[in-house]
Amino acid sequence: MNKEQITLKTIFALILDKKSPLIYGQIVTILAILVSIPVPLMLPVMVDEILLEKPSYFVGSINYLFGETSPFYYIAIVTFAVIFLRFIYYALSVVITKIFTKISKHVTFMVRKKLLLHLKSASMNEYETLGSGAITSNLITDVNTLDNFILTSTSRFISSVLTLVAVGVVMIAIDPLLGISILIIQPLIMLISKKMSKRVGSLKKEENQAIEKFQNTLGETLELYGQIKASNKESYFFSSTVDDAKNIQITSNRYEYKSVAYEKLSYTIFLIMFELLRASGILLVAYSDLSIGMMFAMFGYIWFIMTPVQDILSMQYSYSSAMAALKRLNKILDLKSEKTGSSRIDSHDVDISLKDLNFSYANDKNALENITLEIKHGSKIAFIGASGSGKTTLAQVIAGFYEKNSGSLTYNGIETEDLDKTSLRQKIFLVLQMPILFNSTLRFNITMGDESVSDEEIYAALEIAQLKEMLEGMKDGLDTIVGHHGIRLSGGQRQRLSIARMVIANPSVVILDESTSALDAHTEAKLHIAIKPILKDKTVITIAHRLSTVKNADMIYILDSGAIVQKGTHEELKDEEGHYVEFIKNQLL
Ligand SMILES: Nc1ncnc2c1ncn2[C@@H]1O[C@H](COP(=O)(O)OP(=O)(O)OP(=O)(O)O)[C@@H](O)[C@H]1O
Repeated sequence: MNKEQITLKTIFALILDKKSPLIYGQIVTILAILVSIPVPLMLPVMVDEILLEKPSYFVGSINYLFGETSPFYYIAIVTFAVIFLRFIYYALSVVITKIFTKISKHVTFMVRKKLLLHLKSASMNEYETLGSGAITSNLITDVNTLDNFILTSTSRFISSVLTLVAVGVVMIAIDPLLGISILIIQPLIMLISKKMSKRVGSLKKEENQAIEKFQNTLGETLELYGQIKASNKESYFFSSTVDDAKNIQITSNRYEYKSVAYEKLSYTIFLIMFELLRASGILLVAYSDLSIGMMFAMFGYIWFIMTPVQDILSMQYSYSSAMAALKRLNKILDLKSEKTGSSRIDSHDVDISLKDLNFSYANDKNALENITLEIKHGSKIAFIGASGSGKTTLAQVIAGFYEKNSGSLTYNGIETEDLDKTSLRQKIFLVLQMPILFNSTLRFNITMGDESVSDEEIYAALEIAQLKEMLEGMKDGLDTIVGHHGIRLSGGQRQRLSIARMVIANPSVVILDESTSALDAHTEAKLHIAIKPILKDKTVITIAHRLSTVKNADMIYILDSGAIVQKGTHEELKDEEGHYVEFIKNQLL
Protein backbone atom coordinates (compact mmCIF):
# COMPACT_ATOMS: atom_id res chain seq x y z
CA MET A 1 0.00 0.00 0.00
CA ASN A 2 1.17 3.46 -0.89
CA LYS A 3 2.13 5.31 2.31
CA GLU A 4 0.41 8.39 0.96
CA GLN A 5 -2.97 6.65 0.98
CA ILE A 6 -5.85 7.91 3.05
CA THR A 7 -6.97 5.35 5.62
CA LEU A 8 -9.32 5.46 8.59
CA LYS A 9 -6.21 6.17 10.65
CA THR A 10 -5.43 9.24 8.53
CA ILE A 11 -8.99 10.45 8.97
CA PHE A 12 -8.85 9.85 12.69
CA ALA A 13 -5.61 11.83 12.89
CA LEU A 14 -7.25 14.69 10.99
CA ILE A 15 -10.24 14.61 13.34
CA LEU A 16 -7.82 14.80 16.26
CA ASP A 17 -6.40 18.02 14.77
CA LYS A 18 -9.49 19.54 16.31
CA LYS A 19 -9.02 18.00 19.74
CA SER A 20 -10.59 20.71 21.84
CA PRO A 21 -13.78 21.13 19.74
CA LEU A 22 -14.00 17.33 19.75
CA ILE A 23 -13.89 17.13 23.55
CA TYR A 24 -16.21 20.12 23.90
CA GLY A 25 -18.60 18.49 21.42
CA GLN A 26 -18.71 15.23 23.36
CA ILE A 27 -19.39 17.12 26.62
CA VAL A 28 -22.28 19.02 24.99
CA THR A 29 -23.54 15.70 23.59
CA ILE A 30 -23.63 14.15 27.06
CA LEU A 31 -25.46 17.23 28.37
CA ALA A 32 -27.99 16.93 25.55
CA ILE A 33 -28.59 13.27 26.38
CA LEU A 34 -29.06 14.07 30.06
CA VAL A 35 -31.58 16.75 29.13
CA SER A 36 -33.52 14.57 26.74
CA ILE A 37 -33.78 11.31 28.69
CA PRO A 38 -36.32 12.46 31.35
CA VAL A 39 -38.65 14.09 28.79
CA PRO A 40 -40.74 11.00 27.83
CA LEU A 41 -41.06 10.16 31.53
CA MET A 42 -42.30 13.43 32.98
CA LEU A 43 -45.88 13.80 31.81
CA PRO A 44 -46.75 10.08 32.11
CA VAL A 45 -45.61 10.29 35.75
CA MET A 46 -48.37 12.84 36.28
CA VAL A 47 -50.91 10.09 35.55
CA ASP A 48 -49.73 8.24 38.63
CA GLU A 49 -49.10 11.21 40.84
CA ILE A 50 -52.12 13.36 39.97
CA LEU A 51 -54.80 11.25 38.30
CA LEU A 52 -54.25 8.16 40.41
CA GLU A 53 -53.49 10.37 43.40
CA LYS A 54 -50.22 8.74 44.41
CA PRO A 55 -48.05 11.83 44.99
CA SER A 56 -44.37 11.03 44.78
CA TYR A 57 -41.17 12.68 43.57
CA PHE A 58 -42.62 15.25 41.14
CA VAL A 59 -45.52 16.46 43.25
CA GLY A 60 -43.22 16.42 46.28
CA SER A 61 -40.63 18.55 44.51
CA ILE A 62 -43.25 21.03 43.26
CA ASN A 63 -44.71 21.28 46.76
CA TYR A 64 -41.25 21.93 48.12
CA LEU A 65 -40.48 24.65 45.55
CA PHE A 66 -43.84 26.36 45.03
CA GLY A 67 -45.97 25.14 47.93
CA GLU A 68 -49.00 22.84 47.65
CA THR A 69 -51.21 23.69 44.67
CA SER A 70 -54.00 22.31 42.40
CA PRO A 71 -53.69 19.48 39.77
CA PHE A 72 -53.95 22.13 37.01
CA TYR A 73 -50.80 23.86 38.24
CA TYR A 74 -48.94 20.60 38.84
CA ILE A 75 -49.58 19.59 35.22
CA ALA A 76 -48.88 23.10 33.91
CA ILE A 77 -45.53 23.26 35.75
CA VAL A 78 -44.43 19.85 34.47
CA THR A 79 -45.59 20.72 30.92
CA PHE A 80 -43.56 23.93 31.05
CA ALA A 81 -40.58 21.96 32.33
CA VAL A 82 -40.93 19.50 29.41
CA ILE A 83 -41.19 22.33 26.89
CA PHE A 84 -38.21 24.04 28.47
CA LEU A 85 -36.12 20.85 28.32
CA ARG A 86 -37.08 20.36 24.67
CA PHE A 87 -35.87 23.88 23.88
CA ILE A 88 -32.63 23.32 25.76
CA TYR A 89 -32.20 20.06 23.85
CA TYR A 90 -32.79 21.89 20.58
CA ALA A 91 -30.20 24.55 21.45
CA LEU A 92 -27.65 21.92 22.47
CA SER A 93 -28.28 19.98 19.22
CA VAL A 94 -27.55 23.12 17.22
CA VAL A 95 -24.28 23.55 19.12
CA ILE A 96 -23.41 19.87 18.56
CA THR A 97 -24.15 20.10 14.81
CA LYS A 98 -22.08 23.28 14.55
CA ILE A 99 -19.07 21.72 16.30
CA PHE A 100 -19.10 18.44 14.40
CA THR A 101 -19.83 20.06 11.04
CA LYS A 102 -16.76 22.22 11.59
CA ILE A 103 -14.68 19.12 12.36
CA SER A 104 -15.92 17.17 9.33
CA LYS A 105 -15.45 20.14 6.99
CA HIS A 106 -11.90 20.49 8.28
CA VAL A 107 -11.22 16.83 7.50
CA THR A 108 -12.80 16.96 4.03
CA PHE A 109 -10.95 20.16 3.17
CA MET A 110 -7.66 18.53 4.19
CA VAL A 111 -8.52 15.45 2.10
CA ARG A 112 -9.38 17.61 -0.93
CA LYS A 113 -6.20 19.64 -0.44
CA LYS A 114 -4.07 16.49 -0.22
CA LEU A 115 -5.63 15.14 -3.42
CA LEU A 116 -5.22 18.43 -5.28
CA LEU A 117 -1.60 18.80 -4.21
CA HIS A 118 -0.93 15.27 -5.37
CA LEU A 119 -2.65 15.94 -8.70
CA LYS A 120 -0.52 19.04 -9.15
CA SER A 121 2.59 16.91 -9.31
CA ALA A 122 1.13 13.82 -11.00
CA SER A 123 2.84 12.78 -14.19
CA MET A 124 0.86 13.36 -17.37
CA ASN A 125 1.08 9.66 -18.37
CA GLU A 126 -0.53 8.67 -15.08
CA TYR A 127 -3.11 11.45 -15.07
CA GLU A 128 -4.46 10.27 -18.40
CA THR A 129 -5.18 6.81 -16.96
CA LEU A 130 -7.97 8.34 -14.85
CA GLY A 131 -9.11 11.33 -16.87
CA SER A 132 -10.81 14.51 -15.77
CA GLY A 133 -14.36 13.12 -15.46
CA ALA A 134 -13.47 10.46 -12.89
CA ILE A 135 -11.23 12.79 -10.91
CA THR A 136 -13.89 15.52 -10.79
CA SER A 137 -16.47 13.07 -9.54
CA ASN A 138 -14.01 11.70 -6.92
CA LEU A 139 -13.21 15.15 -5.63
CA ILE A 140 -16.85 16.12 -5.35
CA THR A 141 -19.07 13.08 -4.75
CA ASP A 142 -16.63 10.75 -2.99
CA VAL A 143 -15.35 13.46 -0.69
CA ASN A 144 -18.97 14.34 0.16
CA THR A 145 -19.66 10.68 1.02
CA LEU A 146 -16.66 10.77 3.31
CA ASP A 147 -17.92 14.03 4.81
CA ASN A 148 -21.26 12.42 5.57
CA PHE A 149 -19.59 9.46 7.26
CA ILE A 150 -17.32 11.65 9.36
CA LEU A 151 -20.18 13.88 10.45
CA THR A 152 -22.46 11.00 11.41
CA SER A 153 -19.76 8.94 13.06
CA THR A 154 -18.28 11.77 15.10
CA SER A 155 -21.52 13.40 16.14
CA ARG A 156 -24.11 10.66 16.21
CA PHE A 157 -22.38 7.39 16.95
CA ILE A 158 -21.29 8.12 20.51
CA SER A 159 -24.47 10.04 21.27
CA SER A 160 -26.66 7.21 19.93
CA VAL A 161 -24.84 4.56 21.94
CA LEU A 162 -24.95 6.68 25.10
CA THR A 163 -28.64 7.48 24.59
CA LEU A 164 -29.46 3.80 24.20
CA VAL A 165 -27.47 2.89 27.29
CA ALA A 166 -29.11 5.66 29.33
CA VAL A 167 -32.65 4.85 28.13
CA GLY A 168 -31.93 1.15 28.66
CA VAL A 169 -30.99 1.80 32.28
CA VAL A 170 -34.14 3.91 32.85
CA MET A 171 -36.44 1.36 31.18
CA ILE A 172 -34.98 -1.62 33.01
CA ALA A 173 -35.29 0.29 36.24
CA ILE A 174 -38.98 0.92 35.52
CA ASP A 175 -39.73 -2.66 34.49
CA PRO A 176 -36.96 -5.13 33.66
CA LEU A 177 -39.12 -7.47 31.55
CA LEU A 178 -40.73 -4.80 29.38
CA GLY A 179 -37.51 -2.79 29.25
CA ILE A 180 -35.43 -5.70 27.94
CA SER A 181 -38.20 -6.70 25.47
CA ILE A 182 -38.25 -3.19 24.03
CA LEU A 183 -34.46 -3.04 23.86
CA ILE A 184 -34.35 -6.29 21.90
CA ILE A 185 -37.46 -5.96 19.73
CA GLN A 186 -37.00 -2.36 18.65
CA PRO A 187 -33.54 -2.80 17.08
CA LEU A 188 -34.68 -6.13 15.60
CA ILE A 189 -37.51 -4.44 13.73
CA MET A 190 -35.18 -1.73 12.52
CA LEU A 191 -32.77 -4.39 11.30
CA ILE A 192 -35.55 -6.13 9.38
CA SER A 193 -36.61 -2.88 7.74
CA LYS A 194 -32.99 -2.15 6.87
CA LYS A 195 -32.69 -5.51 5.15
CA MET A 196 -35.81 -4.68 3.18
CA SER A 197 -34.42 -1.34 2.13
CA LYS A 198 -31.36 -3.17 0.81
CA ARG A 199 -33.61 -4.94 -1.67
CA VAL A 200 -34.75 -1.63 -3.07
CA GLY A 201 -31.13 -0.48 -3.00
CA SER A 202 -30.37 -2.54 -6.11
CA LEU A 203 -33.37 -0.96 -7.88
CA LYS A 204 -32.05 2.47 -6.91
CA LYS A 205 -28.71 1.48 -8.40
CA GLU A 206 -30.40 0.60 -11.68
CA GLU A 207 -32.15 3.96 -11.66
CA ASN A 208 -28.88 5.76 -10.99
CA GLN A 209 -27.15 3.91 -13.80
CA ALA A 210 -29.95 4.87 -16.16
CA ILE A 211 -29.63 8.52 -15.10
CA GLU A 212 -25.84 8.42 -15.54
CA LYS A 213 -26.13 6.93 -19.03
CA PHE A 214 -28.72 9.56 -19.98
CA GLN A 215 -26.45 12.30 -18.66
CA ASN A 216 -23.49 11.04 -20.68
CA THR A 217 -25.43 10.66 -23.90
CA LEU A 218 -27.17 13.98 -23.43
CA GLY A 219 -23.90 15.73 -22.60
CA GLU A 220 -22.17 14.39 -25.68
CA THR A 221 -25.16 15.10 -27.94
CA LEU A 222 -25.35 18.70 -26.76
CA GLU A 223 -21.61 19.27 -26.87
CA LEU A 224 -21.35 17.96 -30.42
CA TYR A 225 -24.66 19.50 -31.51
CA GLY A 226 -23.10 21.37 -34.42
CA GLN A 227 -21.24 18.33 -35.70
CA ILE A 228 -24.32 16.14 -35.39
CA LYS A 229 -26.31 18.60 -37.49
CA ALA A 230 -23.48 18.91 -40.01
CA SER A 231 -23.41 15.16 -40.51
CA ASN A 232 -27.22 14.96 -40.63
CA LYS A 233 -27.32 12.52 -37.72
CA GLU A 234 -29.90 14.30 -35.54
CA SER A 235 -32.35 11.39 -35.69
CA TYR A 236 -29.75 8.83 -34.64
CA PHE A 237 -28.37 10.81 -31.72
CA PHE A 238 -31.65 12.19 -30.43
CA SER A 239 -33.46 8.87 -30.68
CA SER A 240 -30.75 7.17 -28.60
CA THR A 241 -31.04 10.00 -26.05
CA VAL A 242 -34.82 9.48 -26.01
CA ASP A 243 -34.21 5.72 -25.44
CA ASP A 244 -32.04 6.55 -22.47
CA ALA A 245 -34.71 8.90 -21.13
CA LYS A 246 -37.25 6.06 -21.52
CA ASN A 247 -34.97 3.82 -19.49
CA ILE A 248 -35.05 6.35 -16.65
CA GLN A 249 -38.84 6.23 -16.79
CA ILE A 250 -38.87 2.41 -16.52
CA THR A 251 -36.26 2.10 -13.77
CA SER A 252 -37.62 5.03 -11.72
CA ASN A 253 -41.09 3.61 -11.95
CA ARG A 254 -39.91 0.24 -10.63
CA TYR A 255 -37.84 1.77 -7.88
CA GLU A 256 -40.30 4.34 -6.65
CA TYR A 257 -43.39 2.18 -6.17
CA LYS A 258 -41.41 -0.72 -4.69
CA SER A 259 -39.53 1.54 -2.32
CA VAL A 260 -42.79 3.02 -1.02
CA ALA A 261 -44.25 -0.51 -0.69
CA TYR A 262 -41.25 -1.70 1.35
CA GLU A 263 -41.20 1.46 3.43
CA LYS A 264 -44.85 1.07 4.31
CA LEU A 265 -44.40 -2.63 5.04
CA SER A 266 -41.58 -2.02 7.48
CA TYR A 267 -43.59 0.76 9.14
CA THR A 268 -46.56 -1.62 9.46
CA ILE A 269 -44.33 -4.25 11.07
CA PHE A 270 -43.12 -1.60 13.48
CA LEU A 271 -46.69 -0.60 14.35
CA ILE A 272 -47.70 -4.23 14.90
CA MET A 273 -44.77 -4.74 17.26
CA PHE A 274 -45.67 -1.48 18.95
CA GLU A 275 -49.20 -2.76 19.51
CA LEU A 276 -47.85 -6.03 20.90
CA LEU A 277 -45.56 -4.14 23.28
CA ARG A 278 -48.49 -1.94 24.27
CA ALA A 279 -50.59 -5.02 24.98
CA SER A 280 -47.73 -6.45 27.07
CA GLY A 281 -47.55 -3.14 28.94
CA ILE A 282 -51.26 -3.24 29.77
CA LEU A 283 -50.95 -6.90 30.84
CA LEU A 284 -48.05 -5.99 33.09
CA VAL A 285 -50.17 -3.24 34.65
CA ALA A 286 -52.96 -5.79 35.18
CA TYR A 287 -50.79 -8.61 36.50
CA SER A 288 -47.75 -6.96 38.05
CA ASP A 289 -46.96 -3.76 39.90
CA LEU A 290 -46.21 -1.65 36.81
CA SER A 291 -48.13 1.61 37.20
CA ILE A 292 -50.24 3.15 34.42
CA GLY A 293 -48.01 6.23 34.32
CA MET A 294 -44.87 4.15 33.91
CA MET A 295 -46.59 2.13 31.21
CA PHE A 296 -47.18 5.36 29.24
CA ALA A 297 -43.57 6.33 29.83
CA MET A 298 -42.44 3.00 28.37
CA PHE A 299 -44.58 3.61 25.27
CA GLY A 300 -42.91 6.98 24.93
CA TYR A 301 -39.45 5.39 25.06
CA ILE A 302 -40.33 2.98 22.23
CA TRP A 303 -40.60 6.03 19.96
CA PHE A 304 -37.74 7.81 21.65
CA ILE A 305 -35.13 5.17 20.86
CA MET A 306 -36.15 4.98 17.20
CA THR A 307 -33.67 7.70 16.15
CA PRO A 308 -30.53 6.38 17.90
CA VAL A 309 -31.25 2.83 16.73
CA GLN A 310 -31.74 4.06 13.17
CA ASP A 311 -28.53 6.12 13.38
CA ILE A 312 -26.47 3.17 14.56
CA LEU A 313 -27.88 0.93 11.84
CA SER A 314 -27.32 3.47 9.09
CA MET A 315 -23.75 3.92 10.29
CA GLN A 316 -22.92 0.53 8.79
CA TYR A 317 -24.15 1.70 5.38
CA SER A 318 -22.38 5.02 5.76
CA TYR A 319 -19.19 3.15 6.74
CA SER A 320 -19.22 0.88 3.70
CA SER A 321 -19.94 3.73 1.28
CA ALA A 322 -17.15 5.75 2.90
CA MET A 323 -14.73 2.82 2.49
CA ALA A 324 -15.70 2.51 -1.19
CA ALA A 325 -15.23 6.27 -1.62
CA LEU A 326 -11.82 6.07 0.08
CA LYS A 327 -10.78 3.32 -2.32
CA ARG A 328 -11.65 5.53 -5.29
CA LEU A 329 -9.92 8.55 -3.74
CA ASN A 330 -6.80 6.50 -3.14
CA LYS A 331 -6.66 5.77 -6.85
CA ILE A 332 -5.82 9.45 -7.29
CA LEU A 333 -3.08 9.18 -4.68
CA ASP A 334 -1.78 6.08 -6.47
CA LEU A 335 -1.04 8.17 -9.56
CA LYS A 336 2.71 8.34 -9.72
CA SER A 337 4.21 11.78 -9.31
CA GLU A 338 6.31 13.39 -11.93
CA LYS A 339 9.96 12.57 -11.23
CA THR A 340 11.52 15.83 -10.25
CA GLY A 341 14.89 16.72 -8.83
CA SER A 342 16.56 19.84 -7.55
CA SER A 343 19.01 20.61 -10.36
CA ARG A 344 18.10 23.76 -12.24
CA ILE A 345 19.01 24.91 -15.71
CA ASP A 346 20.85 28.10 -14.91
CA SER A 347 22.16 29.24 -18.25
CA HIS A 348 20.02 30.71 -21.01
CA ASP A 349 21.42 28.19 -23.46
CA VAL A 350 20.00 24.68 -23.33
CA ASP A 351 21.50 21.69 -25.11
CA ILE A 352 19.13 18.75 -25.32
CA SER A 353 20.23 15.18 -25.82
CA LEU A 354 18.15 12.01 -26.25
CA LYS A 355 19.72 8.56 -26.27
CA ASP A 356 17.89 5.28 -26.99
CA LEU A 357 14.74 6.83 -25.61
CA ASN A 358 11.56 4.75 -25.49
CA PHE A 359 8.14 5.94 -24.50
CA SER A 360 4.65 4.48 -24.37
CA TYR A 361 1.31 5.92 -23.32
CA ALA A 362 -0.28 3.99 -20.43
CA ASN A 363 0.46 0.32 -21.16
CA ASP A 364 0.28 0.82 -24.90
CA LYS A 365 2.88 -0.26 -27.39
CA ASN A 366 5.84 2.06 -27.77
CA ALA A 367 4.90 5.42 -29.28
CA LEU A 368 8.61 6.30 -29.47
CA GLU A 369 11.31 3.74 -30.19
CA ASN A 370 15.04 4.12 -29.61
CA ILE A 371 15.15 7.83 -30.29
CA THR A 372 18.65 9.27 -30.32
CA LEU A 373 19.22 12.91 -31.23
CA GLU A 374 21.20 15.97 -30.21
CA ILE A 375 19.73 19.44 -30.21
CA LYS A 376 22.39 22.09 -29.75
CA HIS A 377 21.32 25.44 -28.39
CA GLY A 378 20.20 27.87 -31.08
CA SER A 379 19.78 25.18 -33.74
CA LYS A 380 16.69 24.92 -35.90
CA ILE A 381 15.31 21.39 -36.01
CA ALA A 382 12.34 19.91 -37.86
CA PHE A 383 10.33 16.75 -37.27
CA ILE A 384 8.34 15.41 -40.17
CA GLY A 385 6.49 12.18 -40.77
CA ALA A 386 3.09 10.72 -41.47
CA SER A 387 0.16 11.41 -39.22
CA GLY A 388 0.45 9.27 -36.08
CA SER A 389 4.20 8.72 -36.55
CA GLY A 390 4.96 10.23 -33.12
CA LYS A 391 6.05 13.82 -33.83
CA THR A 392 3.83 15.44 -31.20
CA THR A 393 4.66 12.71 -28.72
CA LEU A 394 8.39 13.34 -29.22
CA ALA A 395 7.89 17.08 -28.81
CA GLN A 396 5.90 16.53 -25.62
CA VAL A 397 8.51 14.20 -24.16
CA ILE A 398 11.21 16.79 -24.93
CA ALA A 399 9.06 19.50 -23.33
CA GLY A 400 8.81 17.35 -20.19
CA PHE A 401 5.04 16.70 -20.42
CA TYR A 402 5.39 12.95 -20.55
CA GLU A 403 8.03 10.83 -18.86
CA LYS A 404 10.14 8.46 -20.90
CA ASN A 405 10.05 4.75 -20.10
CA SER A 406 13.72 4.11 -20.75
CA GLY A 407 16.82 5.61 -22.30
CA SER A 408 18.26 8.97 -21.48
CA LEU A 409 17.02 12.54 -21.87
CA THR A 410 19.32 15.31 -20.67
CA TYR A 411 19.28 19.10 -20.65
CA ASN A 412 22.76 20.59 -20.42
CA GLY A 413 23.89 17.14 -19.30
CA ILE A 414 21.35 16.95 -16.43
CA GLU A 415 19.14 13.85 -16.56
CA THR A 416 15.46 14.76 -16.68
CA GLU A 417 14.76 12.88 -13.40
CA ASP A 418 17.25 15.12 -11.57
CA LEU A 419 15.84 18.28 -12.99
CA ASP A 420 13.53 20.71 -11.25
CA LYS A 421 10.63 20.64 -13.72
CA THR A 422 9.64 24.27 -13.11
CA SER A 423 13.06 25.38 -14.29
CA LEU A 424 12.65 23.19 -17.39
CA ARG A 425 9.25 24.70 -18.20
CA GLN A 426 10.64 28.19 -17.89
CA LYS A 427 13.08 27.30 -20.66
CA ILE A 428 10.87 25.33 -23.05
CA PHE A 429 7.64 26.53 -24.61
CA LEU A 430 5.39 24.26 -26.61
CA VAL A 431 3.06 26.01 -29.06
CA LEU A 432 0.28 23.53 -29.76
CA GLN A 433 -1.68 23.00 -32.95
CA MET A 434 -4.99 23.32 -31.15
CA PRO A 435 -4.36 25.51 -28.12
CA ILE A 436 -7.15 25.42 -25.57
CA LEU A 437 -7.75 28.71 -23.86
CA PHE A 438 -9.11 29.63 -20.46
CA ASN A 439 -12.57 31.14 -20.31
CA SER A 440 -11.07 34.43 -19.28
CA THR A 441 -9.77 37.64 -20.84
CA LEU A 442 -7.33 37.90 -23.72
CA ARG A 443 -4.88 39.46 -21.26
CA PHE A 444 -5.07 36.48 -18.89
CA ASN A 445 -4.67 34.01 -21.74
CA ILE A 446 -1.55 35.76 -22.96
CA THR A 447 0.12 36.39 -19.61
CA MET A 448 -1.27 33.28 -17.85
CA GLY A 449 -2.00 35.45 -14.85
CA ASP A 450 1.46 37.07 -14.63
CA GLU A 451 0.56 40.60 -13.56
CA SER A 452 4.07 41.92 -14.05
CA VAL A 453 3.57 41.89 -17.83
CA SER A 454 2.65 45.38 -19.05
CA ASP A 455 -0.04 46.10 -21.64
CA GLU A 456 2.69 47.50 -23.92
CA GLU A 457 4.48 44.14 -23.90
CA ILE A 458 1.20 42.40 -24.66
CA TYR A 459 0.45 44.77 -27.59
CA ALA A 460 3.95 44.14 -28.97
CA ALA A 461 3.49 40.36 -28.71
CA LEU A 462 0.09 40.60 -30.38
CA GLU A 463 1.56 42.62 -33.19
CA ILE A 464 4.22 39.97 -33.83
CA ALA A 465 1.54 37.28 -33.69
CA GLN A 466 -0.47 39.22 -36.34
CA LEU A 467 -3.35 39.80 -33.94
CA LYS A 468 -3.29 43.57 -33.83
CA GLU A 469 -6.17 43.85 -36.27
CA MET A 470 -8.27 41.40 -34.32
CA LEU A 471 -7.66 43.38 -31.13
CA GLU A 472 -8.67 46.63 -32.79
CA GLY A 473 -12.02 45.06 -33.68
CA MET A 474 -12.74 44.16 -30.06
CA LYS A 475 -14.47 46.88 -28.08
CA ASP A 476 -13.23 45.50 -24.74
CA GLY A 477 -9.68 45.14 -26.05
CA LEU A 478 -7.49 43.00 -23.81
CA ASP A 479 -10.42 42.56 -21.43
CA THR A 480 -12.41 40.63 -24.03
CA ILE A 481 -13.53 37.24 -22.69
CA VAL A 482 -12.57 34.46 -25.09
CA GLY A 483 -15.27 31.97 -24.02
CA HIS A 484 -15.12 28.32 -22.96
CA HIS A 485 -11.92 26.81 -24.43
CA GLY A 486 -11.56 30.03 -26.48
CA ILE A 487 -14.69 29.29 -28.49
CA ARG A 488 -15.18 32.96 -29.47
CA LEU A 489 -11.90 32.97 -31.37
CA SER A 490 -11.21 31.24 -34.67
CA GLY A 491 -8.76 28.32 -34.82
CA GLY A 492 -6.14 30.56 -36.44
CA GLN A 493 -6.66 33.30 -33.85
CA ARG A 494 -6.19 30.77 -31.06
CA GLN A 495 -2.95 29.56 -32.67
CA ARG A 496 -1.67 33.12 -32.94
CA LEU A 497 -2.66 33.85 -29.36
CA SER A 498 -0.55 30.89 -28.32
CA ILE A 499 2.37 32.36 -30.27
CA ALA A 500 1.86 35.69 -28.49
CA ARG A 501 1.98 33.73 -25.22
CA MET A 502 5.31 32.28 -26.29
CA VAL A 503 6.68 35.74 -27.17
CA ILE A 504 5.81 36.97 -23.68
CA ALA A 505 7.22 33.85 -22.02
CA ASN A 506 10.49 34.35 -23.91
CA PRO A 507 11.80 30.78 -23.56
CA SER A 508 15.16 29.41 -24.71
CA VAL A 509 13.59 26.54 -26.63
CA VAL A 510 10.44 26.88 -28.73
CA ILE A 511 8.56 23.90 -30.06
CA LEU A 512 6.14 24.79 -32.83
CA ASP A 513 3.77 21.86 -33.35
CA GLU A 514 1.89 22.71 -36.54
CA SER A 515 1.32 26.00 -34.80
CA THR A 516 0.41 27.97 -37.88
CA SER A 517 -1.55 25.25 -39.70
CA ALA A 518 -4.85 27.14 -39.46
CA LEU A 519 -3.49 30.36 -40.99
CA ASP A 520 -3.86 31.48 -44.60
CA ALA A 521 -0.59 31.57 -46.54
CA HIS A 522 -0.42 35.39 -46.51
CA THR A 523 -0.84 35.75 -42.72
CA GLU A 524 1.50 32.83 -42.11
CA ALA A 525 4.22 34.45 -44.22
CA LYS A 526 3.81 37.77 -42.39
CA LEU A 527 3.98 35.99 -39.04
CA HIS A 528 7.14 34.12 -40.03
CA ILE A 529 8.84 37.39 -40.95
CA ALA A 530 7.72 39.10 -37.73
CA ILE A 531 8.78 36.25 -35.49
CA LYS A 532 12.14 35.61 -37.11
CA PRO A 533 14.11 38.08 -34.92
CA ILE A 534 12.44 36.64 -31.81
CA LEU A 535 13.45 33.10 -32.70
CA LYS A 536 16.94 34.03 -33.89
CA ASP A 537 18.80 33.08 -30.68
CA LYS A 538 16.43 30.37 -29.61
CA THR A 539 16.42 26.66 -30.28
CA VAL A 540 13.44 26.03 -32.53
CA ILE A 541 11.90 22.61 -33.03
CA THR A 542 9.30 22.70 -35.77
CA ILE A 543 6.75 20.05 -36.59
CA ALA A 544 5.25 20.72 -39.97
CA HIS A 545 3.75 19.15 -43.04
CA ARG A 546 4.90 21.91 -45.41
CA LEU A 547 8.21 21.67 -47.19
CA SER A 548 8.67 25.44 -47.10
CA THR A 549 8.55 25.41 -43.28
CA VAL A 550 11.16 22.69 -42.77
CA LYS A 551 13.44 23.25 -45.74
CA ASN A 552 15.80 25.66 -43.98
CA ALA A 553 16.18 23.62 -40.80
CA ASP A 554 19.70 22.72 -39.63
CA MET A 555 18.55 19.16 -39.17
CA ILE A 556 15.43 17.36 -40.31
CA TYR A 557 14.33 14.16 -38.54
CA ILE A 558 11.85 11.90 -40.25
CA LEU A 559 9.69 9.74 -38.03
CA ASP A 560 7.86 6.58 -38.90
CA SER A 561 5.96 4.45 -36.36
CA GLY A 562 7.71 6.19 -33.49
CA ALA A 563 11.27 5.72 -34.81
CA ILE A 564 13.65 8.10 -36.58
CA VAL A 565 14.07 6.60 -40.02
CA GLN A 566 16.07 9.38 -41.71
CA LYS A 567 17.91 12.51 -40.70
CA GLY A 568 19.91 15.23 -42.41
CA THR A 569 19.59 18.66 -43.99
CA HIS A 570 17.29 19.31 -46.92
CA GLU A 571 20.29 19.30 -49.24
CA GLU A 572 21.51 15.94 -47.91
CA LEU A 573 18.12 14.29 -47.89
CA LYS A 574 16.68 15.50 -51.17
CA ASP A 575 18.90 13.15 -53.14
CA GLU A 576 18.78 10.26 -50.69
CA GLU A 577 16.30 7.53 -51.45
CA GLY A 578 13.70 7.26 -48.70
CA HIS A 579 10.87 8.95 -46.88
CA TYR A 580 12.10 12.50 -47.47
CA VAL A 581 11.97 12.20 -51.24
CA GLU A 582 8.42 10.89 -50.87
CA PHE A 583 7.65 13.88 -48.65
CA ILE A 584 8.92 16.28 -51.33
CA LYS A 585 6.98 14.44 -54.03
CA ASN A 586 3.77 14.68 -52.03
CA GLN A 587 4.23 18.44 -51.72
CA LEU A 588 4.37 18.77 -55.45
CA LEU A 589 1.17 16.85 -56.08
N1 LIG B 1 -2.68 10.88 -25.11
C1 LIG B 1 -2.50 9.75 -25.81
N2 LIG B 1 -2.81 8.55 -25.26
C2 LIG B 1 -2.61 7.40 -25.94
N3 LIG B 1 -2.11 7.34 -27.18
C3 LIG B 1 -1.80 8.50 -27.79
C4 LIG B 1 -1.98 9.76 -27.14
N4 LIG B 1 -1.58 10.75 -27.99
C5 LIG B 1 -1.16 10.13 -29.12
N5 LIG B 1 -1.29 8.78 -28.99
C6 LIG B 1 -0.89 7.76 -29.99
O1 LIG B 1 0.50 7.89 -30.21
C7 LIG B 1 0.82 7.77 -31.58
C8 LIG B 1 1.61 9.00 -32.07
O2 LIG B 1 0.77 10.13 -32.00
P1 LIG B 1 1.30 11.62 -32.27
O3 LIG B 1 0.20 12.55 -31.93
O4 LIG B 1 2.58 11.77 -31.57
O5 LIG B 1 1.53 11.57 -33.84
P2 LIG B 1 1.86 12.78 -34.82
O6 LIG B 1 2.97 12.28 -35.68
O7 LIG B 1 2.08 14.03 -34.08
O8 LIG B 1 0.51 12.86 -35.64
P3 LIG B 1 -0.19 14.13 -36.36
O9 LIG B 1 0.69 14.53 -37.49
O10 LIG B 1 -1.48 13.56 -36.83
O11 LIG B 1 -0.35 15.18 -35.31
C9 LIG B 1 -0.51 7.57 -32.30
O12 LIG B 1 -0.63 6.18 -32.57
C10 LIG B 1 -1.56 8.02 -31.32
O13 LIG B 1 -2.72 7.23 -31.44
